[in-house]
Amino acid sequence: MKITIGSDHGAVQLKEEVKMVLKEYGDVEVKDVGTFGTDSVDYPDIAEKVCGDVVSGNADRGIVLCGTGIGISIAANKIKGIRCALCNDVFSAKMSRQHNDANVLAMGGRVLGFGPAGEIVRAFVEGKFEGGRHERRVNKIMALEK
Ligand SMILES: O=C(CO)[C@H](O)[C@H](O)COP(=O)(O)O
Repeated sequence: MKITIGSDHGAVQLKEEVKMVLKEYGDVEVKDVGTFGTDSVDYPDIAEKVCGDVVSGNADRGIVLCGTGIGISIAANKIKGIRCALCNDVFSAKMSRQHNDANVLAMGGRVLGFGPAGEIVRAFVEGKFEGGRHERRVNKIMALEK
């Protein structure tokens, strides 16, 4: 699986922690689009880079991070083909895959500690879409994009 990850200045530390978790998977290839320091950047620019990889097929999934996860998830969900789930708990992350077929995970670096974030990432990476009635609903989400 290919995953593109990016954060604004509010979640640089969390991004490094998430990359450590992703390293546990031998079959996950990670691309980091920044930011790489504490200088202030604008989260919509990061969302555009990560989600661009997802919609082009260069990445299977994306992970976007900002201070709260809110702004970057709003920005990501403006991009056609993106279903970005802001998850601050493991149950939501599981459901985002099983029910919503989320292709991008958002989290907040000023919200989450390392332990919970790691479990959320694992749930997102390992979760499988259940299809069935959920497929009908996801298709309706995609129809809203037209
Ligand atoms: O969480 C965020 C958006 O939802 C941003 O990380 C946050 O707004 C950045 O704030 P500042 O420029 O004050 O560091």
